[in-house]
Amino acid sequence: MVIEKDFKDPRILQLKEEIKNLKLLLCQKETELSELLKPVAFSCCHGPSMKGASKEKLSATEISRYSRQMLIPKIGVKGQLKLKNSSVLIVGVGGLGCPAALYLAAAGVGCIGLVDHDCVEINNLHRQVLHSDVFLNQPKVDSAFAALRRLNEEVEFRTHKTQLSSSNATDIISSYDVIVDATDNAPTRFLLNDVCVFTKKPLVSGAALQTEGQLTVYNYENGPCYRCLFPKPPPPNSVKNCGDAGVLGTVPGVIGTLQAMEVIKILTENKGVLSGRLLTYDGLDASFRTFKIRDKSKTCAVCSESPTIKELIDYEQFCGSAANDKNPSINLLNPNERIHVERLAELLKTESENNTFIDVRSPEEFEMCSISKFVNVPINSLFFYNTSSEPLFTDLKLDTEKPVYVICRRGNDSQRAVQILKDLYSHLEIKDVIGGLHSWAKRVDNDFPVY
Ligand SMILES: Nc1ncnc2c1ncn2[C@@H]1O[C@H](COP(=O)(O)OP(=O)(O)OP(=O)(O)O)[C@@H](O)[C@H]1O
Ligand SMILES: [Zn+2]
Repeated sequence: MVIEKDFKDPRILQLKEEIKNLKLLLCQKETELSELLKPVAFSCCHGPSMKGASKEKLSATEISRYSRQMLIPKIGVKGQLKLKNSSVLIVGVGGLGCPAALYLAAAGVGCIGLVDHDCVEINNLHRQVLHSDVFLNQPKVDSAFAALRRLNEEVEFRTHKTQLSSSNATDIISSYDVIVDATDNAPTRFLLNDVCVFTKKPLVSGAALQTEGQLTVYNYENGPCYRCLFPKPPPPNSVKNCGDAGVLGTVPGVIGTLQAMEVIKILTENKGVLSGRLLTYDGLDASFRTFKIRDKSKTCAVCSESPTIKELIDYEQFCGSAANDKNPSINLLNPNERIHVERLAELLKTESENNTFIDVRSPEEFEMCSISKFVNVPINSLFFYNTSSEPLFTDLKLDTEKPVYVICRRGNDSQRAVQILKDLYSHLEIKDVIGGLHSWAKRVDNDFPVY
């Protein structure tokens, strides 16, 4: 017989808290120790990152440590020394940045900078492999630093706990040799591109979503930059992110690791850098493809001979979207077309039979968690009905006289759905639930899963 443990037992909770604090203290002590062990001041990056170690030679320990990769003729002692004397900036310590940083630190890159403004969330842990439970709600750069330092104390790590923006990007980026774009939004991609063009740095760019990923290197040895390929930003909110579309952890694992590979090839001056080519990876199909992409554009706004953009601009304005807004909320409805979650709770308790409750999330999300009495009508199917003018409720056998309440994950799609439904069913009272299931979990049912 399996005896269920009571995970809310105060002794268990207290011990868990104590262990978490001890682990954090251990990290703090390890940081202090590594600072004391390496007392020589250094100024990142460009070479002097070895805290007093020789730049020209490898120590016996370094030879042992990196021997397996130094045995490769295209790396050798020369290549290892190049890595040791190099610096790499990883922008975004998420799904791509974690594996990229891990392999670059393991490979012995002399100085690694990490930029991220965000903190570790539980839904990061399935793919952001440097972070762990103990660092939940702690800055990602601190969590990554602790994990990387344990892996390789010889590397100098620099943490930039900030959002990269037009005002700080040039300062941060100019002291590194190669830049890794491991971010997830259009404004930051354009910013990184432009700053790399202006400061003449290669930009190793990756992306991963669901079960597919892609990779290329911009601004390398006269190759194209991001703007040569994408002169205009994508329509606002058209770029799907992992939080909405999902991602299998192994996919950014593959792409981030390939980003590290490109960095190593650039730093060791090896051939075959993925410039002017795009590599795509389809995880389900187990296929890699490499395509030639366009050459540097003669009319590129930043990298051509007569650029029209010569300094950093406001990239959020340019793209019409924010670089760090995880829950951008829209406001499409009048207050009388909306209810709060507390009112929804009352309706569900006392008048559930007299109302219709619709959840417009995808079937996958609905299966993960839902409020009882809600039926699933994914918003995509509403778009379909909207254009096909088929009656919506036939399959659902809903009583179309009853008021309808619409919910989604965060309260945006529910508003869009209300607008569509009102076009189709103008006689019905149709309202959305403000803040969606996130608000429900916060204000009504704290045990409801948040994702
Ligand atoms: N301008 C920026 N400056 C610093 N860090 C950035 C910037 N833009 C994005 N990032 C970081 O890049 C990382 C991208 O990671 P990832 O794509 O795995 O998604 P996430 O934001 O961590 O999670 P999810 O999309 O699932 O909510 C994030 O940690 C994010 O904070
Ligand atoms: Zn260009």
